[in-house]
Amino acid sequence: MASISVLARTLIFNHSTKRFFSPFKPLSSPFLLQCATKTTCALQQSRRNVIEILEERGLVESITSDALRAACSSPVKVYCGFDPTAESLHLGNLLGIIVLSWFHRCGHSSVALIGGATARVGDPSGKSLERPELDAESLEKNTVGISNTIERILGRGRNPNSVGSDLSVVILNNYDWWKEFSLLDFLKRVGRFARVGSMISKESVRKRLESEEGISFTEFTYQLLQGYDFLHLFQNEGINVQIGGSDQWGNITAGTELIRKILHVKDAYGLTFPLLLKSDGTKFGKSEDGAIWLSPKFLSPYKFYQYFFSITDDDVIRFLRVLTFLDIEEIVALEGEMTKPGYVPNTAQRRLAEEVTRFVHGEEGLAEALQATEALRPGSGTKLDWKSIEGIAEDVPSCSLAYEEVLNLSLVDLSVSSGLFESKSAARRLLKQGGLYLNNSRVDSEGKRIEAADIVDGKVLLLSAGKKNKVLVRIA
Ligand SMILES: Nc1ncnc2c1ncn2[C@@H]1O[C@H](COP(=O)(O)OP(=O)(O)OP(=O)(O)O)[C@@H](O)[C@H]1O
Repeated sequence: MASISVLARTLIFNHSTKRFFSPFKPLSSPFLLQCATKTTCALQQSRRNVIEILEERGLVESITSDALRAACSSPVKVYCGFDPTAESLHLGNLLGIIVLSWFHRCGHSSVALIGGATARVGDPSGKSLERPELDAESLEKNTVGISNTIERILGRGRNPNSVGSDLSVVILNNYDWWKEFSLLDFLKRVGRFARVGSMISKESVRKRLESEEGISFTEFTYQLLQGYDFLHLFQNEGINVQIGGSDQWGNITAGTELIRKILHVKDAYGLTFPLLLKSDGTKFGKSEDGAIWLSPKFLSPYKFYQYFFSITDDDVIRFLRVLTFLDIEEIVALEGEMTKPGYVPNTAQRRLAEEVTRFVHGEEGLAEALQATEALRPGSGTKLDWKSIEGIAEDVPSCSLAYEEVLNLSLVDLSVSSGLFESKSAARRLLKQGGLYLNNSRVDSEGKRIEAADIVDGKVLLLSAGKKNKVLVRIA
């Protein structure tokens, strides 16, 4: 068990020093100089009130008090929590990371909290059933995975030679303060101040109480754990703002209520942002099929890029506002372009895909995605390699054939036995029209037979009928 907290501490001290715990320092000038050259000028942004920016982009659902606006005219410390219930974060979680980043860009300090303790309890918010218990090994693996992702995304662009003040994020783990908290201490220090009436009225609890299954005492207490986290962070780290998706409202206000009752102060604030929904109204999450994972281990940068590239025209502007840091004027201009004659289809989608992929996977990830996109474009003539083909392997139908079966087989026969065409005549027809590709190169000769050199890295061939239909032939 101890290893989780050790790991979180290691992450903190790897890129911060004890100076992190000293009072907030404004961003150092190297940061401002570095960012002044970027599209979204950090210097300009840092002068604006972060709440105003978030509202303009549709990233504010509710705030606990209007006084938060005035509070944000001086540096604040903000945190967002993530329970390690999967090895990777997903697109829905990216909103929390983006809001943390906006705070940082505006001169505030950001903290990502890994819920090593809360994941053992299970947040009932938005869940119709009790969450399954996670074993220690999975929790540890998930903690490492999520911490790495946050560190990779928010740690990028930081000046590697400086310590403390220009960190874009610090990662903490709530298991550090919960692991030694006894039940008696909890009842005395927290439970005594929590009103059951208020706890029951939270939407997450009310909904579950109305359900057939009800809610366990364990999940019922979740809001107090998250509430106490806020109090602990307020007292010990000077964190005065908590953010989360709108499903976190009850847990966040549990924190501000506890702080008010126990510490008798009102200057702790909460902010929620709207949940990112698909066009069918369902939430992006890890529980849904086909989650958009942020870790390249679960979704390649190529597929991540392609997801945004394929967003519908109806959704693209909304996504540009919430998922990118592009100037709002640029987004409005793009929206205007979309309705004009001469607009090149997918221009807005390309911009969205580039910006989000760069933020999540860095310049190298974006370069990898663009390279694979180009390489896998039929007719590009780019020499294919195994890595690019791997990037699309899951999205493309495939079949396995023995090397001896494939070698010397006519391309027309192979396109039928691989399932690309139903008949040889259909294959021949497209070939004559110039629409049949082997490894992205157009094939003109009906007599073309497969040679050893056509088998990419001795493992695979890619057949394409036109731009969209592809089949992977794997060598068994
Ligand atoms: N679709 C979404 N849009 C915006 N925020 C989201 C979305 N999904 C999750 N979040 C936010 O991410 C943070 C972490 O949430 P959490 O760990 O519960 O993720 P989750 O995917 O919703 O979990 P689960 O799928 O198990 O319900 C919370 O602040 C939550 O509100």
